[in-house]
Amino acid sequence: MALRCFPIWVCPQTTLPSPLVGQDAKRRRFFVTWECSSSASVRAVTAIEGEAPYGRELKKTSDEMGLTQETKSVTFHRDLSMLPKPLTANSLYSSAGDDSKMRISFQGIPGAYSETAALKAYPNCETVPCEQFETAFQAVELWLVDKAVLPIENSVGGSIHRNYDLLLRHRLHIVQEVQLPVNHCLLGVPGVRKEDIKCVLSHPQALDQCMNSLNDLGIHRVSAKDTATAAQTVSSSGKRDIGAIASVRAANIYGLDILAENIQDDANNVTRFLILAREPVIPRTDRPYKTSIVFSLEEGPGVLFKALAVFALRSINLSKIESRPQRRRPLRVVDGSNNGSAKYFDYLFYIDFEASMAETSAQHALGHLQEFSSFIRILGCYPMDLVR
Ligand SMILES: O=C(O)C(=O)C[C@]1(C(=O)O)C=C[C@@H](O)C=C1
Repeated sequence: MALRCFPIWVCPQTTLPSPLVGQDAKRRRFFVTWECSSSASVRAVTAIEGEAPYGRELKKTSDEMGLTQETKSVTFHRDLSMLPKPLTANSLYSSAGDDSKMRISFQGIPGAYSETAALKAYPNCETVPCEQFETAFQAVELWLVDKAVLPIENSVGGSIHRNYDLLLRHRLHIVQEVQLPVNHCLLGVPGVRKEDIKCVLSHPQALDQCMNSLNDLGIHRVSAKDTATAAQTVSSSGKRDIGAIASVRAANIYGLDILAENIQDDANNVTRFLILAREPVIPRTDRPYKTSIVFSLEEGPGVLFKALAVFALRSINLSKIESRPQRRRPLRVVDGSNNGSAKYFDYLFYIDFEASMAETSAQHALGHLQEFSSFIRILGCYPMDLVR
């Protein structure tokens, strides 16, 4: 058979490889159904890998598709089972609040706190592990998942700065916050005692949150990508002198013994996670809402004071302020005769305030802030999570 070129319509695969790594997120697998009318009419499904965004065409040759000499004609079908079904009157009611079809990406492997946060928000969701935070964001952008979960700050360790930068780099919206009490455990392979542990693996934030306990035990610390990966590493090493700091859930998943519970320095150790989606939620006023914004300020004395005053003047409570350098914009400040120097410390300010964008006071505050800011973006307006 002569080499022929076929256009293929790219559809998402129903199951994802896990964990989803950066390259896999770009390299999509898709299905194509074809019929050949030789002696008998045969219908086959072929899975082919390629790199083309969903909804676009990708060219494949007959060889690449594994078509044989006998193949007389080929008909491509879009796999209709993958298209969304029209809603029925019944499904409108039965699917309200049903999160079993929800797919949420998180950084880490099963048993990480980020996964627990996703399950707290959507108990029946399918969690999709990702190697990097960046991949968790891309998975939402590429429609591979519905939402992503991201740790943003901890009551002991403070802000997770890199994740603030990601919020700005990507165009996702914060649709929910989840406050998760984090009770760290010291885990070891079955049968070991706490005294046997000489070295402990965990996420750097988790190690920080347990600093005093680890100092008391005189244990050496080693960083891991996330707490669950630390547990998995200890489990597969089988070593009796290495422990992990992770959750009870991670202990169960990776078959480790819990040698000590609640070893964090502060009994009230809470991590705040954000849930991100492609579409924002419509702000309401029927319950307490929080709004997250990022902005930069014009040059001048007292501008930060003025920026904060727009909220104070309207009795709007600020729950968080964070500043991050504007990496892409070292500013050159010049006078009338073009003399000046580069200004490397130009900052972006991230603020969370306790009001909904549906309230006029919040709208006026942002209108006022615009008067002296060079850039403002609303990252999301979402219901507040009051820790239970
Ligand atoms: O390693 C994990 O399990 C995570 O989900 C990450 C993470 C973090 O980045 O802060 C989340 C919660 C805990 O504070 C410790 C670690």
